[in-house]
Amino acid sequence: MARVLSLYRSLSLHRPLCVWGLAVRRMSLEQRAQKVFAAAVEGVQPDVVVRRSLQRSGDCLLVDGCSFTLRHNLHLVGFGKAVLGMASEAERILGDHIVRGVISVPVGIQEALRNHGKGHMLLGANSRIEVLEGARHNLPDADARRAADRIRQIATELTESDILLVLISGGGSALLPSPIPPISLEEKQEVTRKLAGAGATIQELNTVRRALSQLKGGGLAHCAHPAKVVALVLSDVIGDPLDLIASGPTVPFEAGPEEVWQVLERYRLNDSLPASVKEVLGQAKLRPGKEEMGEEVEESRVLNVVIGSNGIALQSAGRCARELGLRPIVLSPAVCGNVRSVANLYGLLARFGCATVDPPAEWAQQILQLGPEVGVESWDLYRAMRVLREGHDEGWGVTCLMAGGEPTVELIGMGRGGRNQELALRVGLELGGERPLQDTVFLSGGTDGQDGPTDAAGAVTDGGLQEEAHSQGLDSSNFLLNNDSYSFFSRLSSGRRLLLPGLTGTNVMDVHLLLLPTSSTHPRQ
Ligand SMILES: Nc1ncnc2c1ncn2[C@@H]1O[C@H](COP(=O)(O)OP(=O)(O)OP(=O)(O)O)[C@@H](O)[C@H]1O
Ligand SMILES: O=C(O)[C@H](O)CO
Repeated sequence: MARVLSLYRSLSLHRPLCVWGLAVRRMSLEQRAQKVFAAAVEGVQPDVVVRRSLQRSGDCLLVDGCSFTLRHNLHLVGFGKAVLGMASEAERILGDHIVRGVISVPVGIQEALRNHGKGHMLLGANSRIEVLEGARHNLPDADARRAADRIRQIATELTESDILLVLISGGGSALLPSPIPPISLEEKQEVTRKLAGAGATIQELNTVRRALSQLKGGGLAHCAHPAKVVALVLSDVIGDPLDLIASGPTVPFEAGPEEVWQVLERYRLNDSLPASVKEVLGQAKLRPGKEEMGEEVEESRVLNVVIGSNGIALQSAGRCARELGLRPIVLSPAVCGNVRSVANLYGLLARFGCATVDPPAEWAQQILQLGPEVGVESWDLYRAMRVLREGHDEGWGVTCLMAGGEPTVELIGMGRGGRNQELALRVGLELGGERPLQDTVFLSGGTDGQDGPTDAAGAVTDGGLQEEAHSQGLDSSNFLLNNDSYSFFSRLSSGRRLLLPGLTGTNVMDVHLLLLPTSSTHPRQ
């Protein structure tokens, strides 16, 4: 009887695992790709990353190995698209140690989160944190300016025994405008708009923004002196550069105006600048340097921690991929460059990984040549190619190649789309052709849930895309010429390939997943 019971117990213990294994095996690769994407987003949810980074035990707060004593002395400010969820979790953890707070968030975000079932990211009615909405269309406006003024006021009133907790995420630059007088808000807006319109990168844009602002480029940390400053940063910039994310308001920097002039000259804007901007840039030094503030004091007073990033999203995706029976490899969290080149790279990697015999050496050469164009280091490409071939030779089933970043689209048409949908369409075409990789699946999605001005985050494609489109009378190249990827995917098979997670409340750029069946399901290449 005892043996029967123990057999029964062991069978019941294994049952959930068996059922799970069976359920996983029944899941299509497309469904698995969607689950892996959801896990990437889940791993960088604002509440999740704040919970991971703030450890509280009584009145002791531990952040990134540094401890702070809580004595109802914590003031909270924040700015960016994801700080609402970060603030509500911080308040849950820190309770009444928060004296007061102000966060600057995009117009309509509270309603949008409520409508997307993300009510837990909103602040309660009794919250000590005030939420101010501004920066309509991602442009600094009078509302964002008022929020920035309130944030500056909080910071300047702090004493040595206070702690300023600063929550930072993408979109923070537009939500914290505080131009150095005599520059007006309109003049600052004009400079940023012209730069963005001329194709300046976020690095170039923020180099200029932080030189014209009282709060960016370390200005906020400077205002908060002598209080301690703890900044928690959700990164939306490749490489997670603290001085550039939201233009680095808590990162002390000493810069003369030379590098700013270089950017302005590059885009031929130096002659058309407003007189006020020229006056500010004419000053020898834009901000008090470390020596004026006491270098050691500055460095121990301000703590900046990246708590969420594309790399962290990819780690979370990797764990989920493994649970779903896939073999994860991270290619890079820094993919950039034109979507055409990025699509080309993924197409080549797919053919390389799926080739039934050793792939020709020129394929590897072409892959390595594309690296610098798309921000991927040669050693990452070497490693990925080696792992892909090992997986193939040893019959390891499906490999999930994961990458992230923010490629760019050359906008030449008038259609609707986004960089993720356009990338997915281009990769779908790369996987097709004369010898289609029918079973290879590619997903590209924006972690904020919104790809360009559409309600989709991206799309999922495979080697059968072209044939499917053709059979439905859709000419993919016409859609591509008109940057109309959203219309393409909406019309193809009633939109089944669109990725529609809704607004996610976070933003760490985009995630790309390439699922490569390394078994012999492919025709000989
Ligand atoms: N029709 C289109 N087809 C392809 N891409 C488009 C189209 N229209 C806009 N885009 C791209 O969408 C991007 C802007 O959308 P979105 O707001 O999602 O990105 P973002 O500015 O990087 O913001 P975030 O960092 O919050 O994702 C730009 O990169 C732009 O080139
Ligand atoms: O706000 C900004 O400056 C951009 O989102 C980059 O962080």
